Amino acid sequence: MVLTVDGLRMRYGDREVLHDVTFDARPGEVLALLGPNGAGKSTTIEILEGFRLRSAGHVEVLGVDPAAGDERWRSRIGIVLQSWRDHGNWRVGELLHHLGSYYTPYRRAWPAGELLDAVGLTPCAGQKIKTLSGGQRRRLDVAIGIVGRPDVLFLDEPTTGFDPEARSEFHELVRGLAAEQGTTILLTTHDLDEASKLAHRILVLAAGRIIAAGSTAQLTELIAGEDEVRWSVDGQPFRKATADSTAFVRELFATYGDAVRELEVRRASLEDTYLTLVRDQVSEREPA
Ligand SMILES: Nc1ncnc2c1ncn2[C@@H]1O[C@H](COP(=O)(O)OP(=O)(O)OP(=O)(O)O)[C@@H](O)[C@H]1O
Repeated sequence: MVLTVDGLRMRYGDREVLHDVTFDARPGEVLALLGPNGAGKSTTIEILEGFRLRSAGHVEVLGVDPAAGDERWRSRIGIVLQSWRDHGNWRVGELLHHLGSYYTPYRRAWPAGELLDAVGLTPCAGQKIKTLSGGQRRRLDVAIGIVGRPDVLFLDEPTTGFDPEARSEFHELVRGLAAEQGTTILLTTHDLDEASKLAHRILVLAAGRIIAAGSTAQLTELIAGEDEVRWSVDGQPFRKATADSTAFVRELFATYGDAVRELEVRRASLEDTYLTLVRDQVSEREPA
């Protein structure tokens, strides 16, 4: 396993924000840690990056406890933080070339030109960082994260501020890293759509607990909600939530025949059921 997390707990003061978080990741797997604000996503990823000391539990990244990782271990890990600052006067291509040189003792870094191409920043190579747009800046963040050709890449909310086109290009880049370079990727997101497009496996984190995990198809099956059927009879509207809309509609026609009008069946989307699941979990844990 590339990542092993078993019984992870985190406490800030007397507040426990992670309760018994357990998961693992295989080489080349893309995992999405999906959850609402405050669920504990950043805390989890920061513990795995070695930036935060956990309160309890067992954690290994590439077979090493992140709290004790040395330089060689760190050279195998790529990190894209939620926000990153560096000198605005540095030029994009030069910065990547320079950062790549830090990896020389350990591994062959990505040549700046190829890397710029991979993240779609070739036209900006000679530009100063302060002149980049928000989306270009985020692509540079990703380039900085992967310059050392990491075996594991951590991405904390990587597509915040991206327009739809940049987002879709970024998704292609991430999929390519996993498929072609065998990079294991753990990303955090609020966005179910992003998680289902990108990840082989989604871990739903709410109020510090993993409340569901699986591929998009498995999650859909696991947390499939009820369909909504709407219709009217003699101008009066009706609405019914049902797990078996086909049987319900058959019954409806058997009873009312042609008097059934304005029939509409809406399947519960994964988004609907995800939101219900998270809402239930959060309200259960909150003091009244
Ligand atoms: N340094 C800290 N000291 C105290 N509490 C903290 C600290 N960092 C985070 N928390 C609390 O821990 C909980 C989890 O925060 P975390 O940032 O991990 O959530 P998140 O899922 O990444 O949220 P977001 O999507 O908003 O980034 C929150 O309730 C937050 O207020």
